[in-house]
Parts: sequence; C-alpha cells; structure tokens
Amino acid sequence: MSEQAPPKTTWRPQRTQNDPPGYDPENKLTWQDYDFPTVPGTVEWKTPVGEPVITVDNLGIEFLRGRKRNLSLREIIFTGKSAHDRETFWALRDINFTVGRGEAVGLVGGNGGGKSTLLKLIAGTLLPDEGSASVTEGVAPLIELTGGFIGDLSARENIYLTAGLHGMSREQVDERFDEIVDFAGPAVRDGLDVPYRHFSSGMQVRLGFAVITCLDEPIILVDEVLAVGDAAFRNKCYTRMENLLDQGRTLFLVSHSEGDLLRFCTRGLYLKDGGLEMDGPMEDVVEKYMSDLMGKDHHKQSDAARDEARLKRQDSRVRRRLQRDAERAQKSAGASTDSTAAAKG
Ligand SMILES: Nc1ncnc2c1ncn2[C@@H]1O[C@H](COP(=O)(O)OP(=O)(O)OP(=O)(O)O)[C@@H](O)[C@H]1O
Repeated sequence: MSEQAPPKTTWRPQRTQNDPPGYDPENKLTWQDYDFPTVPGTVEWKTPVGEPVITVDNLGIEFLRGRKRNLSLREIIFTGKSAHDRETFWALRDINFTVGRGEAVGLVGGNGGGKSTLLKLIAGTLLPDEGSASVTEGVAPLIELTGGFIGDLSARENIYLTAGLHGMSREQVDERFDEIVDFAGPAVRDGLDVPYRHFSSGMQVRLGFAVITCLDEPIILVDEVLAVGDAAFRNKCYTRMENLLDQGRTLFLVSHSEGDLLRFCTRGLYLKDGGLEMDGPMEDVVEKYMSDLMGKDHHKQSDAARDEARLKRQDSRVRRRLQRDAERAQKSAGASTDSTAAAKG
C-alpha cells in the first residue's frame, strides 16, 4: 500500500464481470500499489534516469503588441519616444521548473496565459529573450492544428517530410506508413494525395496526431488539439497517449478539459499573467485554477468527495493499464506464434 494519508471516503474499488487480468481490488487500492513496470518501446534515451529532460531557467519572452499605439504629440515631445515606438509586453517571465523522464505535465491557464508560447519555447520554434529552456531529448510537437505541415504538399509528402525531419529514414517511414494512415482514418487515406490545405480541421488533426505520436521522440507536446476530433477518434488518441506514457515518455499537455488533464497528468503547471502561478499535483493545480477562474461560483468539493473522485480515477487508470498490458501480451503471443509458423514453414 502507498504511504498516503488514509482517504476520507469509504468508497473502495469493486470487482465486475469484465475485470482485466491482474486486477486486485482486495489488496491494491491505488496505482502505486500495482508497481507497473515501464513498457519497452522504440525510444532511445540519452538522459540518465533521475536527470531532468527539460530545464526551464528564468525563461522570459517579450512580444510586440499587435497594434501600434498612437503617441500623443505631448508624449513625443516630452518623453523623447518616437512616433514609431511600439508597445511590448512579457508573455512569459521568470519561469523556472524542471521535468523528468516519464512525467506527464498538464499546463493550465486562461486564454492568452502563455501556454502555447511555453510549448513553442520548449519545442525550440521560438527563442527566449531571457533565460533558457534546455531540452536534452528529441521533441515531437503537436502544437498547432496544422501540425506544422505544409499546405501545398500532399498528406503523403507531409508524412515523409515530418518523419524525415525527426530523423526517420525513408525505409522506417515505409514500415510505419500504413499504421499512421490507419490511425488517421479512411477520410485521410482517401485524401493522401490531395494538398494538405484542402483537409478539414478534423482531418488535419487526425493526420497530425497520427504522425507525431508515431515518431520515436521521448518528449511529446500536445496543445489543445484533441478537442477538434470526434469522440471515437479522441478515444483512440487517449489510448495511444496512454501507451506512450506506459513506455515512460514525457508528455506536456495543454488543455481546457479538466477530465483530460486529470486523466493523463500527475503534475500541473498553472500560468497566470505571464508567470508560473503554481507547480504541483495536477488535482491541486486544477482546483486552484478553477477557483481563480470561477471566483465565488466555484464549488469546492468536500475532502471525502475529492478522495472518492481520486480513487475512482485511479481505479479506471489501473483497469485501463491492465487491459493494455493484456492486449500487449496477446499481441506479442500472436507475433511469436506467427514467427514460429514462418520458421516451420
Ligand atoms: N508571435 C506573437 N506575437 C505577438 N504576440 C503574441 C505572439 N504569440 C503569442 N502572443 C501573445 O502572447 C500571449 C500568450 O499567448 P499564448 O498563445 O501563449 O496563450 P495561451 O495560454 O496558449 O492561450 P489560449 O488558451 O487562448 O490558447 C497572448 O497575449 C498572445 O496574444
């Protein structure tokens, strides 16, 4: 059993008719009690266990305000400012944190809080004006709806281009091509040779997610794109993200969905007014963010209700993990039967 304070709720996990193998609610209450091992994957880590993969140190970035401010004649004469002076602001400033291997971090904050900007700084597509964001591993970013794909190229060409930019050879992409397209779905398969800009936003996200999560990069950044797909596709994405987390990959997730954040992330970062307002357990961060956002309309749960919700979430998480383990075992048993048959044949 874990050494957490005993829950205030009396709710306990119960057996059902369809429990996955290994489910043991009589003896195990939380995720930690199961001691799940990391699942072998295709990623090769450069960073030793225990060392941070992302180190953000006094990070700051300043942007020009979109609109030019018209200075009065008085300001121009008395302050010496030029009529062409533009107002700037710090979208992020004094941000400090580190992230380790296998952490799943949820980023929250109001609109314009700097979440996407932080992901772009981690991905290296924006450079800071102050401080640094050092990343010791490769990053697979899905931080724009378009996945960074090029509109005039076909979907097929974009798959090869993006995977190639992330270090995959043509042969490796050939091997995974069908898996990528199957995941993206039949509409994407039918449109493989049309220019990507003709894709609907749902098709763009399908292809973007399929490609980005097929790369062998240890760090995955996902920015609020899951909301675009339909429910069936979202479920597939959830399972894939959980499979990647099983392999110990590091995830950064930006989402306005409390359910998604609590499902995947154990740690939360809350950005507010360009600063890091809070860094802590995802549940506490969501609670603080919601209370800031809703003010007196925020309904704070009792400790017992919170404990019950937490245990239920952990129970579903355990069941899903055991289910995935069972599917993986079945798949590898199938693969070894095939190879034995092939050897005999
Ligand atoms: N390239 C840019 N030039 C000027 N301002 C920018 C640029 N990129 C972002 N901003 C501004 O920086 C601030 C932070 O934007 P950002 O997109 O990071 O917020 P966000 O937290 O992701 O918001 P949302 O939840 O609405 O997606 C906003 O005020 C935005 O207008």
